[in-house]
Amino acid sequence: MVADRLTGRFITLEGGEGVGKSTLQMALAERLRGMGIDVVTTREPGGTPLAERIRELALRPPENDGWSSMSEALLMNAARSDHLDKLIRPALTNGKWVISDRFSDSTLVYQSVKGGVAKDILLKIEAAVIADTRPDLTLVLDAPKSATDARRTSRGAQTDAFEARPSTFHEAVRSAFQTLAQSDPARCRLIDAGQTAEQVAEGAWQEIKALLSAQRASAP
Ligand SMILES: Nc1ncnc2c1ncn2[C@@H]1O[C@H](COP(=O)(O)OP(=O)(O)OP(=O)(O)O)[C@@H](O)[C@H]1O
Ligand SMILES: Cc1cn([C@H]2C[C@H](O)[C@@H](COP(=O)(O)O)O2)c(=O)[nH]c1=O
Repeated sequence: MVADRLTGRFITLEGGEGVGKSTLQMALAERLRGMGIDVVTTREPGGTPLAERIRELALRPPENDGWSSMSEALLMNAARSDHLDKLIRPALTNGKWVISDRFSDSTLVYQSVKGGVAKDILLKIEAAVIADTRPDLTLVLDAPKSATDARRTSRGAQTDAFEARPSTFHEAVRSAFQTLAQSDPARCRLIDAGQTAEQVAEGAWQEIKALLSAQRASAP
């Protein structure tokens, strides 16, 4: 990130469905706001009116039809480009912290698993779309399928086209997120999301505190 242009901090939350991203997002925003930090919470796909329209298109195709992985990758990136231009970059430029429930790692994982789009193609599209607006910290939430199945059932969420995919798909997604977190230790932290929501928030908070300390240490 270019410090003199983008002064806020950009945190992304990643992981499979029902792992606890939105719950953690709310907890972290509350703690940061308690410290007087201006926080914007958002999500992908979505976050702007146009990107939310793309979310509906991508997640809820007609019952007898569906998108290819390449179409999904392009839809997600079109939504992301609008999200970056209209919400994320302006917020960071104004010194706000942005916490996004999913970002580009979700495309790398979901649109490449199970014979999807080749990683090198996804990385080229990613580079063109996000340029230097890369997350300062990515918390990758990881929990066994038994835990996330139970949470999704208790939440009573409507099933979208992604949630409805077979369990082998969700297991491949979990494994791809684990690999991704391990491959970029400078940016990513794998968080044990099988713990209670309070324990998850506390573990994540320790990572944010490290980010805050680094920020103070580099301040003029
Ligand atoms: N650590 C936790 N332990 C138990 N239940 C949890 C925990 N974290 C979240 N939950 C519950 O699990 C459900 C799913 O959580 P949440 O909506 O935060 O997940 P998510 O990752 O944002 O899901 P999605 O990807 O589908 O949007 C909610 O009912 C939430 O209250
Ligand atoms: C950003 C992004 C998301 N997805 C998928 C992953 C999820 O199944 C849905 C989003 O639903 P959630 O309830 O907000 O988790 O979209 C994807 O396939 N690619 C992406 O880039």
